[in-house]
Amino acid sequence: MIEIEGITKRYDDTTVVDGVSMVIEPRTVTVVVGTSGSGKTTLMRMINRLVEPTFGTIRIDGEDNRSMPAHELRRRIGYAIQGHGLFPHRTVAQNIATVPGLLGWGKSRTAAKVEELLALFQLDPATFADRYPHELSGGQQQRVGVARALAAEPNILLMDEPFGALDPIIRAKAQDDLLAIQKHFNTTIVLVTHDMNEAFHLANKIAVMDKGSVLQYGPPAELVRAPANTFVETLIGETERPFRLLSTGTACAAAEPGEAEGEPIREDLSQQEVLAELLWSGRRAAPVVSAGGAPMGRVTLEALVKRASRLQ
Ligand SMILES: Nc1ncnc2c1ncn2[C@@H]1O[C@H](COP(=O)(O)OP(=O)(O)OP(=O)(O)O)[C@@H](O)[C@H]1O
Repeated sequence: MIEIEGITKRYDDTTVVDGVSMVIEPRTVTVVVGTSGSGKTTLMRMINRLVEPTFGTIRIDGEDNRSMPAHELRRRIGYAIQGHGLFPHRTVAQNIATVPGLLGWGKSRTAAKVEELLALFQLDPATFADRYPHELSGGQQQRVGVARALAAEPNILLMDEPFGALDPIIRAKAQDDLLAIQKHFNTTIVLVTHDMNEAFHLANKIAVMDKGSVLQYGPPAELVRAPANTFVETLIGETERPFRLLSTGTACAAAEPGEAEGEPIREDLSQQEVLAELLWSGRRAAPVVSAGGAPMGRVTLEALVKRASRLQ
């Protein structure tokens, strides 16, 4: 758990983060969104003390984050940034092994971890371990950047626009990989993004920042149904609201007993994807199946219309 209490950062007379308090639950994904210059990166960097606060306290699992030297704290917290920040003169394997090396892990433990992460990120170790960053595509570099941040098995992973530079297809894949990895390692993730679709796709909770303050912090559906003010409302987008609500639920949650014609849809699709599929295939309902193909009832257009409404 990360407890942020009355945290403020000033540069001379300018307050860039202003008395922010929030609690980030373990094993969740918290996404920080907001206008450019609103203090998102500064807030996040105070968690691993790349920036020292002017006032306030941050506790990690009950312990003040100033109770240990900053460099030790940073080895315990993964950090991945846009442009990935890989060391250009080190191979992929050496990049991933950076923090385990600093922590004095043995050779075989480190090598096993590097292999595991490369496999997890679908980078064949035989092909990629000995390559240098410039021999990889942008998407591959980005995956190595996240793998490196996860190498020492941190409980916490901070990510600053990690997918910003990726094309939409690789980006969607990277987001899904991240969710799978988060479940695999039970990591607590704090991620900064400008992309509201990304925020709704990834977040258990979203924090909206403006001018150094957190205006609202809550589950995505709550931000849509009960925005704290017009700023939050505008950021979510009036015409997007019903679709954003649907993007927070799965086909499984909208399924009801009964049958339907045509190609089945998987239970883990978002309700927004199901709506798109129903509209595109001209159906009023579709059968739902589990990942293993077992029937799980159906989802109807009518049920989705209800779920997309603020009256729900
Ligand atoms: N070292 C610094 N010295 C002075 N001002 C700074 C420093 N670092 C950041 N700032 C200012 O603090 C404000 C918040 O910056 P921050 O990078 O946290 O915003 P952000 O919300 O992450 O922005 P963006 O979305 O554009 O990345 C900005 O106005 C920035 O110019």
